[in-house]
Amino acid sequence: MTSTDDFAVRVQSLSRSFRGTHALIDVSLQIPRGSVFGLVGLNGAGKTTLIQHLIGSMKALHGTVNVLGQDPTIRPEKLLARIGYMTEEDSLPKWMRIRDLISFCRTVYPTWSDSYATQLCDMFGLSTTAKLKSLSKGGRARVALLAAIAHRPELLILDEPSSGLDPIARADILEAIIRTVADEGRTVLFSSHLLEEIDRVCDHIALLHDGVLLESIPAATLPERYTECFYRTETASSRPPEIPGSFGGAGDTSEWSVLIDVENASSRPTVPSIESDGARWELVNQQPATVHRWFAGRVQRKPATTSSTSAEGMQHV
Ligand SMILES: Nc1ncnc2c1ncn2[C@@H]1O[C@H](COP(=O)(O)OP(=O)(O)OP(=O)(O)O)[C@@H](O)[C@H]1O
Repeated sequence: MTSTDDFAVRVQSLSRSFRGTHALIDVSLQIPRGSVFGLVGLNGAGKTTLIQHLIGSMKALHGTVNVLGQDPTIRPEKLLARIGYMTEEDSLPKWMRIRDLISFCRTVYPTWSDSYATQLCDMFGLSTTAKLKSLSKGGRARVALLAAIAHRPELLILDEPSSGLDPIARADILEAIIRTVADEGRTVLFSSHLLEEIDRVCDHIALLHDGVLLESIPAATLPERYTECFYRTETASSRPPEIPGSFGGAGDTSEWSVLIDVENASSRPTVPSIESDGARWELVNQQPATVHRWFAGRVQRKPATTSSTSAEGMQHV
């Protein structure tokens, strides 16, 4: 196997602007084959723009994009036959019945499997005679998922697939699908606001922020790499203690936590007590960073105190 074969997706120095808005800035990333790759970022981070380049809807004007060994904009039909794609947009033709859509997909995808489609209909509780317009949003999302995977794509791209699905569908169906695809050695790119889902199913996480790829990291190494350190001071402070290499300060007055990259030896919290801004700070606790805390720290957002677990309202744990 050549090194090119090790990656389903290679993006090199990709930039994209829309009339002055920098949607992607010099993004380079590689998605290993067989991985479940999570793409996270706040609204407007550039996730969809990146995905549009991968499926050939947008041509790379600056930088290069290679998907399953080819430029997605050259012979796109060849590539699209090998990809499954599902977006949050409810774009299925509503006048069709499910069986019509299945017939259509059969003509488009040489590897379409009727038996797998039937199996998925049973699993999703879908009747093939049902008209798409008669289904709920969640029902149509299930049909979209079926249409994206029944040809057993080499690369499954899910752009915010959860928005139309209820919690049971999200937890059971989506997770089962993603794991099945990955277990078959296929690759999944999963873009979501729901960090909890990303954390549960992805083995690699990439964070886009304001068009910049801030980090791309194997999920298992994240808690080993980042430690959340909690500091306390007797003197009220409007900011966290200044520790070289730390980031993502969260807290108020006398208690703050910061994230430390433990791979950066100079920032390792070896001392239980430090002096900063004329105040003495005691290290009162430290723990591996959660995905939520890492995300909040990276995008410099103060973690919310609500129970929401989306990227817009992260829990401080
Ligand atoms: N066709 C377009 N014309 C103008 N601006 C665009 C266009 N497409 C995207 N943008 C802008 O580019 C930036 C990135 O948008 P994009 O949709 O890629 O982000 P996203 O991470 O997918 O956001 P969300 O999570 O809200 O879907 C945003 O500022 C958006 O307004």
